[in-house]
Amino acid sequence: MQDVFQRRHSIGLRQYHHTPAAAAAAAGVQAFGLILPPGAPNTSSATPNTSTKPVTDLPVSHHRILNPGMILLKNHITIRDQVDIVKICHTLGVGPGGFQQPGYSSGSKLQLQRMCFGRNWDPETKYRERYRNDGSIPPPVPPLFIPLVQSLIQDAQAHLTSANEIPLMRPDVCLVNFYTATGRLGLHQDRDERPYSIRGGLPVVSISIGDAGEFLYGHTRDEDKLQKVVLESGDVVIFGGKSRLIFHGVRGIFPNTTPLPLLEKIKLRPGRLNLTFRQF
Ligand SMILES: O=C(O)CCC(=O)C(=O)O
Ligand SMILES: [Fe+2]
Repeated sequence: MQDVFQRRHSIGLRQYHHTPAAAAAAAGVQAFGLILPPGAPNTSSATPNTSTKPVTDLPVSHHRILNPGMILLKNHITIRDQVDIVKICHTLGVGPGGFQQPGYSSGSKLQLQRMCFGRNWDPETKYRERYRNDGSIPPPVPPLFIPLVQSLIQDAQAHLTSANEIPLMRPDVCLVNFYTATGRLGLHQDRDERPYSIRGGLPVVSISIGDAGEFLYGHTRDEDKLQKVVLESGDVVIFGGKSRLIFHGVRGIFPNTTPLPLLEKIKLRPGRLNLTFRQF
């Protein structure tokens, strides 16, 4: 694995102290921690509901242009930074405004756990409601993530003919998703940010950690015409410019594909963590 990112800066954890899970419990929400207590099983027996085999043995970083304005930075986040990201998301995830399973008033639920940074996003009220249903306000985007995301955009720009294809942005909103072995996310566009962000093609920056997932994307709702790519731990996908409104979704998770070097450092719950940063 290349250490490009880590050399530039490492995320660090100094200001993240543990928030007791009791805070979430007191608010009536079952705390969902990413880091399992010692002794808890961290493998899953689920069968994947995906069609592509994960590629788990690509040792070096590389990039792939997926579409105009859309790039995959493969194996780009070092294990050390992945560990730090998990720790920060765990700490915030068990506190007020932490992980919850989002749902509709009809009672149907998204097949994932989610927490928001910067602004609450709800499947029905989008970004309009300030408060989450536990009465909390989402924590801001952790300041340490801002230079990380900006350096990822700059890394992407270095592979493009023109930096305008994926403009720089300052993330002030992030959706943090966790998919267990049966998790998925239907095809959608990320289109609820302000017109300035959408029309300006300010990119969505997506970081994946843990189990691999099958990611579908394309400029069509027609599932048969979509392209797919397996996203593994440390992969970054950035879509902005002409791809800002690309349809995308997660068809399924490949259980037990979290890289061993990550599991040796942290007891990550079985599943896939994904963070999508945006500028509202
Ligand atoms: O999990 C992913 O890779 C995508 C997440 C996503 O598209 C979203 O939260 O809007
Ligand atoms: Fe999305």
